[in-house]
Amino acid sequence: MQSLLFRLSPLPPTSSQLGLHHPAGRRWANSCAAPQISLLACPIMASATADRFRSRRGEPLGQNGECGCSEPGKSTLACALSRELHVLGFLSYVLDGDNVRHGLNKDLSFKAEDRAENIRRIGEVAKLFADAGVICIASLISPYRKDRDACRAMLPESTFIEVFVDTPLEICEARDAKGLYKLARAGKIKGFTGIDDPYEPPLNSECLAEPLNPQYGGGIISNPDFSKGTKGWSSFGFSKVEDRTSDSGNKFLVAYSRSRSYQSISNNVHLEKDKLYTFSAWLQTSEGNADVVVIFKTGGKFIHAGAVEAKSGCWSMLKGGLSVDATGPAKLYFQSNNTQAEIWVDSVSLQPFSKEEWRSHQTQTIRQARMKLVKVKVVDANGRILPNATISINQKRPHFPFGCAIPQSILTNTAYQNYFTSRFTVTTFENEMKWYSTERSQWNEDYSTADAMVAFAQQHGISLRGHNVFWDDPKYQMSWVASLPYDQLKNAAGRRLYSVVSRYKGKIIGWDVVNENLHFNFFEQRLGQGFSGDAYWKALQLDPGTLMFLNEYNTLEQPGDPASTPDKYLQKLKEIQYYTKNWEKIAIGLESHFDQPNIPFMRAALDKLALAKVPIWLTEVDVANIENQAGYLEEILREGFSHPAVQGIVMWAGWHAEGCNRMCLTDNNFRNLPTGDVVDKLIGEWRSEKIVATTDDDGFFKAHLFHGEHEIEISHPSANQISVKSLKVEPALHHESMVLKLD
Ligand SMILES: Nc1ncnc2c1ncn2[C@@H]1O[C@H](COP(=O)(O)OS(=O)(=O)O)[C@@H](OP(=O)(O)O)[C@H]1O
Ligand SMILES: Nc1ncnc2c1ncn2[C@@H]1O[C@H](COP(=O)(O)OP(=O)(O)O)[C@@H](O)[C@H]1O
Repeated sequence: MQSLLFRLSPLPPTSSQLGLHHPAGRRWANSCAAPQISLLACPIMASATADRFRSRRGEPLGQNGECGCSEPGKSTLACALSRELHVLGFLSYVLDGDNVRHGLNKDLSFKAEDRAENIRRIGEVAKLFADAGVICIASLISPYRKDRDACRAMLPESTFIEVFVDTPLEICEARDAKGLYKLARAGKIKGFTGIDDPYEPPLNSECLAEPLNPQYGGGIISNPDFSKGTKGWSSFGFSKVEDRTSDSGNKFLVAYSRSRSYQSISNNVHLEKDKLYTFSAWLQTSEGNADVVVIFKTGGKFIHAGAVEAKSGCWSMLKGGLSVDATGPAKLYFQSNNTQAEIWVDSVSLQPFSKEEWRSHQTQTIRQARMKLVKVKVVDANGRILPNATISINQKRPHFPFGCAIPQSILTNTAYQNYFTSRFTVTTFENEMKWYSTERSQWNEDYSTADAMVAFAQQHGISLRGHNVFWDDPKYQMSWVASLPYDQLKNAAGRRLYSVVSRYKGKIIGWDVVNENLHFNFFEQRLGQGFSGDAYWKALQLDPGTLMFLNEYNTLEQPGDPASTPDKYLQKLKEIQYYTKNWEKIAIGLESHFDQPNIPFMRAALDKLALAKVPIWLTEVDVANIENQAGYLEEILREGFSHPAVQGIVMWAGWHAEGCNRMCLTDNNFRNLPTGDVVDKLIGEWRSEKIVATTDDDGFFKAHLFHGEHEIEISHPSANQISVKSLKVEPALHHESMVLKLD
């Protein structure tokens, strides 16, 4: 993917700034090569500091995207670009949302579904222009990512360039040439983008012409924005270091003439044992792309605190964090295996939080994301309010799916069954659905164990994650699979997918479709790059109601693993979304096999992944059998549960008489180990305690309840019976109010 960007200046951008030259130096001679350009404009509330343009080109599976609000300068830029293209001899045409809405789209409003239709029609028109060999510049707000992505999917691969005109809302509002912001602020226009209707920035919006200011003013980093040149910073690994200044006057630091991965810049900091540190920095390379990791060297340890794929031409944000076992000095530096590239650094921040501050943030988000204020009004059989009625609320079942994997041993061990079913509401089978379990030899399918386990789960009302349709790791392929030639492997894989997904249709809440396809590529290598996308598409055709998960390790566990950084994960997710043309049902599975967890990094990674706005699950949580295993498990589960984007947690602690995988919750008599105690403590914390109270003078009673199923008993001195009602508290609305009749 090429990434281009340029600052808005009084002069229109040239076509070379836009990267519109044909790669071979020729002009577009036929329709296939004509790129479609959508100009998007939007204020990034609060975060943007200057007018910026950002363009993206040649996304792996091609499509059209747009963004923005009114007034940032889309039309101005579109016209300038069109003029420039004409001068250079290209045919182009501007489709401006504002104009098209007077003709072709005059029947459309600004409701979400009409905006989607507006963008779809303009995308179709752009496609026709592409057929005619004309560059189409679509200047639209297109505020929703989904609509932009759908449009991108419509167009031939790599012919779509998305330009994000990132002008702060204050500036758009100050311009207000049409007076619409004023009307929107006065409530006379409803659903105005940026005021009372959202704008969803592009997912890779971190790549900016200029970096944002350091978060938290840099925290404990001195000279975090290099406004004082190299002061406080030094070279690491004998790298050459100098400060440079951008055209707009922004100072940054550069490590150049690098010959070793670790040669970069460094800063000395003092880290405290009981603190959690969030880290961020903006990075750029002089050429190409480079995976850059930030490392803290302290007490002989090298702690990886986060990674990002830095690009040339724009700044990318690295977001991570760390905590340390011992108080003491540390040296932070950056590392990249791409030694050809200079590493450019700006806006560095390291902000400490106490454990109490961290926990209080979790408590706050749990209250917002997992609980609801429920207001109950009690009336008598004639509808008259009943003050002083006694209400007792008892939570019967939690809404948040929390569970654990099981192996087939559960089928024959009653003590295990009792232990499991009294605690958990969701499960995954360790191996029993995997291809190597259901078809050990070709053509001999045997689902008897998996079927029995499905029946067990259903009998106890336990939801089931399907694990997995395919596993991309070559070492887990059966020898008969590995030895099949192309055609036969293709057929066998097709049969496998059909067989297992259709067999359990409607019984599975989510499938891990191509497990670990960020780290491995057995099927892609043998059957072609489109394998994963195709598998997800087919799985969705067979079971459209089920979430189809990517499932990957190290995204939360290992900040230094470049294969599965949050950015790489989002890129893969996007590929699958484009391929399947489905933006709701492709979900994020994070295996979460931890050693000592890095909780601040975990939060930073979840924040990043949450931008995709799809369900995120922690799918296989465990902690290595190390000192403080239970304590680490508690930290991980708390962080997962308190993150609003996480929609379910499954642990990987299936019980085996001969010993568990990496983590057990109980001994062989199903008595809790310290890990099991943590689990029970949290299950208790994550559900509402029994509440008994009386209604006030107006017959009202209010309570903050966890999402889930509750039973309410109501009684009143004037009646001698007790009414029992059920109440489902669900996440959708912020408040719930209901009237209960004592009858
Ligand atoms: N509710 C509301 N929200 C946003 N914009 C509004 C609204 N009502 C009218 N307008 C004017 O319509 C222009 C945007 O039209 P688009 O077709 O680009 O919008 S969208 O892509 O369908 O969201 C946009 O013009 P531009 O300023 O040229 O972008 C607005 O002036
Ligand atoms: N770079 C710029 N600096 C200052 N004003 C600008 C710039 N670009 C556009 N404008 C002005 O802002 C207003 C809105 O620009 P326009 O291109 O119509 O925005 P949009 O199409 O995104 O709503 C116009 O008055 C235009 O002259």
